[in-house]
Amino acid sequence: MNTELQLEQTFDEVVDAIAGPGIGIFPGFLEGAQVAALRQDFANLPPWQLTPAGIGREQDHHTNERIRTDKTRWLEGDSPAQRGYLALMAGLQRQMNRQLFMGLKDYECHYARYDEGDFYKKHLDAFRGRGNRRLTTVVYLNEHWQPDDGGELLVYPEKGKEILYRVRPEAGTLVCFLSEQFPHEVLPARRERLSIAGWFRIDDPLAPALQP
Ligand SMILES: O=C(O)CCC(=O)C(=O)O
Ligand SMILES: [Fe+2]
Repeated sequence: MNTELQLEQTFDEVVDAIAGPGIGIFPGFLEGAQVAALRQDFANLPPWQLTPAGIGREQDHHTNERIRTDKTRWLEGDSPAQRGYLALMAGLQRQMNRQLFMGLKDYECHYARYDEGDFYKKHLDAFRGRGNRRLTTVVYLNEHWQPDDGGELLVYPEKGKEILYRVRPEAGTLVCFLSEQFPHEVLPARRERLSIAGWFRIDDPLAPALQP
């Protein structure tokens, strides 16, 4: 178990990354036992509860297989594993708000399964002044991801085509970034790829992203 002190230190590292470059990658953010519990929870879901993911203006969910082909299921806290994860992210939200005054009001997240060949083309999770997603989180649930397995998350700068980060979706890794600032894409994987993607939201889309 992570002690509270360890958790606070980990959250501090995330806070520093967001206050600095606006993005951070944290291998081992989730412990092995947590990953295993979430994987089991995901596997327990009846297949009909997984739906082709929506894209577009948050609520305006229509599927578009040219952009993304993963299948998702929102976490609603209906198992101990989900409640544990949501509690962890609530802790991160508190620390963000305390230290960076980000005004994060709530958190929504979904399991995502990318079957072999599935992808998510380059996109932004939020657009300035529109919608209320402010901070993106993705954690991965895949043990022993090999370089040949593909499925990397590529992250780009706000303007420009060079790749800032190439992230292997290895179990326990957290990626966290300002939703409006980093275009990103998921390359096709050669094996099943499981994750939890989530967004901290604010009330006012016009508020500045960081208020030092
Ligand atoms: O799974 C990932 O690495 C990123 C997923 C993503 O970009 C999204 O769901 O918006
Ligand atoms: Fe995204």
